Amino acid sequence: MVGTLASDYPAWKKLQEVYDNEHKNLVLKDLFAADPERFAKFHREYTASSNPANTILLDFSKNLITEPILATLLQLIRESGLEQVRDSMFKGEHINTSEDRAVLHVALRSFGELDTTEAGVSEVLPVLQHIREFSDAVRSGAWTGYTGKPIRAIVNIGIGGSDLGPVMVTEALKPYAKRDLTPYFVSNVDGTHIAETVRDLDPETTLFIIASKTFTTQETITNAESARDWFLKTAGDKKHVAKHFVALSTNEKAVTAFGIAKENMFGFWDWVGGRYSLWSAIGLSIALVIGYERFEELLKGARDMDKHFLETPLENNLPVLLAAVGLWYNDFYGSQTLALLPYDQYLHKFADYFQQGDMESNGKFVTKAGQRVDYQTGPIIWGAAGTNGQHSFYQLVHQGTKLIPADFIAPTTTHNPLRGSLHHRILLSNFFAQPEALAFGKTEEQVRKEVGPNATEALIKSKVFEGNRPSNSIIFPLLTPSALGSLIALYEHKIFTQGVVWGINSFDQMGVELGKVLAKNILAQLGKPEDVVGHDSSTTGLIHYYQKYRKE
Ligand SMILES: O=P(O)(O)OC[C@H]1O[C@H](O)[C@@H](O)[C@@H](O)[C@@H]1O
Repeated sequence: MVGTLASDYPAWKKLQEVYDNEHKNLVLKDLFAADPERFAKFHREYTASSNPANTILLDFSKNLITEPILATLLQLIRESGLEQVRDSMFKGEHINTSEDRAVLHVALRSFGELDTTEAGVSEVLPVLQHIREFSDAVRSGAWTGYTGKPIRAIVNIGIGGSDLGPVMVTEALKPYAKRDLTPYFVSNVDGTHIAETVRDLDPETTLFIIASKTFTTQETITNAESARDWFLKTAGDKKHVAKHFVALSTNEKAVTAFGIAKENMFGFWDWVGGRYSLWSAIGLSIALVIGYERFEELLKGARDMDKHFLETPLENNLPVLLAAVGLWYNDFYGSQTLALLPYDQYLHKFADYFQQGDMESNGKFVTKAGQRVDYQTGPIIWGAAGTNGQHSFYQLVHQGTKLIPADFIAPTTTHNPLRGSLHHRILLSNFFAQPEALAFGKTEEQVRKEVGPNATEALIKSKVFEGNRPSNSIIFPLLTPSALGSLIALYEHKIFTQGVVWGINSFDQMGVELGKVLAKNILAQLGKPEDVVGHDSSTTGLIHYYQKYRKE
């Protein structure tokens, strides 16, 4: 409820008590030994309502919870008013209070079924139709560049929410990609990014997609101007820009001022947050790469998870369950991070994507009512595709001093069944083994047996795995567009649920503003040392060093 700190809810106080009194006794090995039904009790299977082939199994039995603890976590979520706020979101009420906006990314994938009067929602289907026509034309070769050649490269220029979603999804759905249409993504304002990207591209067959909700983002506009310069160096005449530049934006005025024709603009609305925008026109590069029909399957997979989130009792609601166990570690065990560990190379950008998705949404210390929270909010999100992480940072996850909850994610079937799926069996044996090793570890007694009588005490100690390290396992049949849509929406709603409990606004991003303002001021002072005024000695010293050694 707005105006209530999470720590004031009765269930929060109860959880604190339970943690203080019981957490030392919450030992996974014992919990499993005591209850042969533990997996049965702590897993749920989701089936997408419009696609029975799209199922997801969430196994949360390897968490430091009991049935009463789970019930109390769900009670906390209930007391926070999750169900009411969720319903308000789906109705289009302005739950983004600081910006007085609706939060309706769910409308982008509802195919006209959402009951809301919010302006713009009725334009969702026409924009999808525009995406369909344009992507069909480019893919079929009907849309050509200024010399009549078909498009072979698309370069999405955008940053943050206008980059990370399309990057993650085009990587994840590569098996469905049109192989003679290659996507590139330019985000960083570092000139290296655009320079290295266009170096080997042919202006006659390259399409630039300028993706920016506001169309004022410094990085994106600077990169877009440089791309236009590069293109015009070959094309010459400005009229050719129309065939090679399209825009995805809410800001028509700025788009046309840039020189992009109105009919080549794909619109969206202020109720689409950047980090929730891959379902909107921002997904154009996805539709170009995998085709419009597949893009629609992605949206429908998300729509099915929306329905699940909306209609399923909290006890069986996947996003809510993920949120519940996450709250337990974040707010009572004091864990700082959550590792996202997909055992699927196609999902190698998944953690990067949800770094913005989660950290920009829930990295807030003030509630919607303006109070300073007295508890931890959003976790630090990080991770890498398995098995690479195992040979890098898992040492610390297994034997370090920090509690690192982790989500293991994998498909049962691979798109690349090399050598009779040998690779995939090896991959999945690791997907099964790592959570097992984390949970159950290896005792000193086991180590002693293995190393024999001559081993030193120090060696024995170094080989012990304490275990009791929690994780979720998420497994589904195949990484299809529909499965990916459901998986992304699962995490979106988990983030939403946690934000509601913490009482924060998950849909603004005030924290990105200050740095932008300071950089603008500094940019104007970079010319001469005497212009560098108004800073602390450290910032001044750094800028002076730059001015001394730079070469233009
Ligand atoms: O699409 P735009 O307007 O260029 O914004 C790009 C990004 O800018 C900022 O970092 C934030 O507001 C992000 O949420 C956003 O995704």
